[in-house]
Amino acid sequence: MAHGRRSGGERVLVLNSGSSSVKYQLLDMADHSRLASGLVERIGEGAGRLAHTPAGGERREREADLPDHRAALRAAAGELAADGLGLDAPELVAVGHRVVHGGRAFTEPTVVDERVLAEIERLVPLAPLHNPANLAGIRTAMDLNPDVPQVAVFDTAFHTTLPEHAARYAIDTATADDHLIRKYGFHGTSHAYVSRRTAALLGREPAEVNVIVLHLGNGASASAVAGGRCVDTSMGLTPLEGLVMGTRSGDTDPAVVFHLARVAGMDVADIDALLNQRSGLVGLCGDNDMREVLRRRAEGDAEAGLAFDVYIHRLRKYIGAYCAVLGRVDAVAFTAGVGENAAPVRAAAVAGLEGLGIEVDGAANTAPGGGPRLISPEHARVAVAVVPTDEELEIATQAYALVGS
Ligand SMILES: Nc1ncnc2c1ncn2[C@@H]1O[C@H](COP(=O)(O)OP(=O)(O)O)[C@@H](O)[C@H]1O
Ligand SMILES: CC(=O)OP(=O)(O)O
Ligand SMILES: [Mg+2]
Repeated sequence: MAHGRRSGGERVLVLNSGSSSVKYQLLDMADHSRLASGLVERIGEGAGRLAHTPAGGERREREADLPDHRAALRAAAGELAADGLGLDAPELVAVGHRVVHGGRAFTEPTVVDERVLAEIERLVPLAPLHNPANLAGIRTAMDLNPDVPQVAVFDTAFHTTLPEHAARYAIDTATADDHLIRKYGFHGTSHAYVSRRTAALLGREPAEVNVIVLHLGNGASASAVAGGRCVDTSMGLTPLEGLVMGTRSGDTDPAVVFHLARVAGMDVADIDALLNQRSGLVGLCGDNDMREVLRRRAEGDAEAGLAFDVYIHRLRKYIGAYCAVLGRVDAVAFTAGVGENAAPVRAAAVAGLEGLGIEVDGAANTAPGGGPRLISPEHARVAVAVVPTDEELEIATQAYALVGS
């Protein structure tokens, strides 16, 4: 039974495969409307869960046996088919995949073939949590419909414009070259989309404005975008560097690793798990969800208060650093789950930065609102904005530009 509207227009399915979840959206490219969206969670963890929402229809939730990504994607495809939106529909012109690590090989969205699959596979050691899931998503979608083009859209692509002095770590050149060690940066689809939307909010062309984008989700990263080109970003070789995140430490002294190995007897896998999964907000206070951190802090919980302070101090340092990198800043844009929703984080991050021309208006910052909006006072030199990200729309748009009619 088909729900909602049906158009004869061309559709793109977007898959964002994470380590234990798959998010998907089916978009009508004629008007960018959402035909269906869903989330498959707890893949490989016993009782999996699937939530599917067709446009104009009821959200459907169910438990499912999801031993791996293949099973997850098949379950999602089944839900789409039940709405008459299956992967075999002739309207489907592309499947767009978020691929986290594209190394230096991929600077543009790319139609997937065997060579591309092999290159994404080769980059697995640089994104061990993300790239294998992305590959599984691509392979399963190929099985489900071998005739529709699969387009990989890389998180790293927007950052390939980084100048060498920002991308290089100051380590032995031969070692760095042999092992592909440099700053790649991530969340590029979001940084690209949000920097463009911020320019539009200011009524200007992307080429005319310098923007600091703060993507604060579970993973978090900052970028400095000069005239539409990314010139610095906080994530590095992997998505571990930079800001304090839900479960990741962000910047630490690299000697922490040697120290833990020598003194605590931890091996590489232990330290990797510590810094990626048991650090950040969860490491500091036991909660990785900023909503919980804010609630506990408001009740006077000291651990949550310190976790918040560490998170904010790091964020404020990156804002200051990117002011220096850009020289002139036109806008600071907050985005993703925390950036779009947590007014206290936004207020604290820019508190004391009036000297840099950066401040928020208390009422504008806390006013409810969904779309892109300014939260700085009229007189401020730098526009501060909340600009909701839409990685799925950006991926669909890029995939469609490549293969749509
Ligand atoms: N109202 C809110 N206040 C504070 N934080 C929020 C709010 N809503 C969502 N978040 C935060 O956003 C995070 C998820 O952000 P999101 O961009 O969806 O992440 P991801 O795409 O990496 O899963 C959650 O961990 C939560 O901490
Ligand atoms: C690259 C990255 O950190 O992605 P996410 O925020 O989805 O974990
Ligand atoms: Mg995200």
